[in-house]
Amino acid sequence: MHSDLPKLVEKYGVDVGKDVKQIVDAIERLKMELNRDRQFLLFHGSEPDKSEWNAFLTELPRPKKTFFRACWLHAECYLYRRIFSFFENSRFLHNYDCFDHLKQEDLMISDAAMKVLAQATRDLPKSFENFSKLLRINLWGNHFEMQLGAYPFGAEDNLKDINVLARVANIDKVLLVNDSTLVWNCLLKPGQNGTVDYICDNGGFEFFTDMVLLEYMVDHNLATQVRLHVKAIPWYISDLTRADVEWTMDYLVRHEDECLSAVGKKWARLMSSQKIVIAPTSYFWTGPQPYFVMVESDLELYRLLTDSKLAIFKGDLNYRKLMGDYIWDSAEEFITCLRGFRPTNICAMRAVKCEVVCGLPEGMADSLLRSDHTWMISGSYGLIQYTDSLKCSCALAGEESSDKPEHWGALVPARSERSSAVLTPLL
Ligand SMILES: O=P(O)(O)OC[C@H]1O[C@](O)(CO)[C@@H](O)[C@@H]1O
Repeated sequence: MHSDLPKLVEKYGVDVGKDVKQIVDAIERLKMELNRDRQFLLFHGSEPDKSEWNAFLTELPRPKKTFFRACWLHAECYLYRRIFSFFENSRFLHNYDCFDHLKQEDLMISDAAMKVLAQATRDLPKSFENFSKLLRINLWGNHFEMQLGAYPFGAEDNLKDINVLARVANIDKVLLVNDSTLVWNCLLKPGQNGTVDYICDNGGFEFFTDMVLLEYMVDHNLATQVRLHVKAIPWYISDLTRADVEWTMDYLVRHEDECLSAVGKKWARLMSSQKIVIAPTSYFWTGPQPYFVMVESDLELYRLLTDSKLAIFKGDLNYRKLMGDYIWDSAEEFITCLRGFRPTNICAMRAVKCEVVCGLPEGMADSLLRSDHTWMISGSYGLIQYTDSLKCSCALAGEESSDKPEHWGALVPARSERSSAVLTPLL
């Protein structure tokens, strides 16, 4: 903020200096509260979601209301919520995202990887193989998150070949569960509504990989429309907001590289023609609650999701909230851990960064631990998990039916691949 001050003064006048001082002081106080394990405070300013947050904080049992005693998810969400409240309650800086330059730098240092991805994915034919590669590229985009997007590419790389993408995303790293075929079959199922909800995670390079996948889905009628769910406020440093989406489009459209600029223009068109839209803002995504309470907590959002054929939840934080942040038995079924949260068919894609996991073959977690004690936090292992909202396995590939639409021919045998061997990640 101090380094931004001259720019801020230019924009708002010298009085903005008072805002900056107050915010920096408030952050210092917050650090002190954290260091001394103080009780969480209620919100009293102009935060639009303050009544939900205050109700949540009030209901927390007293011993679970301080930074070190609360569960990690609550403490972390509360921390980011407090940080933004300092801006919201300032005179000039209520829209200021103090993390935006990090997200922007992450995209800018990923130019080489973006160029390769862009070139290799133009006019990619519709096939399960290509779709599955894009899913994995997208998944590993979650591993790299911030500041790691710079990949070296040699002149010998054929940038038009999708296999070069293995270099970008290291797609052969260990996928512990791969339900890609179930996701593909879900997208091919006929139905009146072909909308897909995409619950985004990080901005920067990860969002670029999201868009490559989503573009492929709308181009090939795997989705008639995609709704992006972004964060209402700056969140967990790198999470995507509406302003980040706009900045990314603008950056790409103006890019000096012809291919990237064409990609930016195409994505801007997909957005203006409503093929890809930003869903209405919901503060539920920046609340502390697990997703199984969504139906009580944000019925409107829940209803919106019921209207789509698939909701894809990206990243570790979304996964934790899907699981209620419980340490489940790692062999427990995905659908069980959702605890009744089934607005629609659900896919979770995530690099494993914390101890919350389910759906693994019996014994796998133990053998992973023996071979790599960091497996749950390194982000080097991934999951693509899927469940039908009704868990109905009816009418998938191989079944006889006289009235199958033509494109059902493209269905692939439904299976969930679970790694049987414990492999060492390639990183
Ligand atoms: O960007 P992602 O994949 O949601 O990761 C965020 C996660 O990473 C951590 O910061 C570290 O594991 C968690 O707090 C959080 O759940």
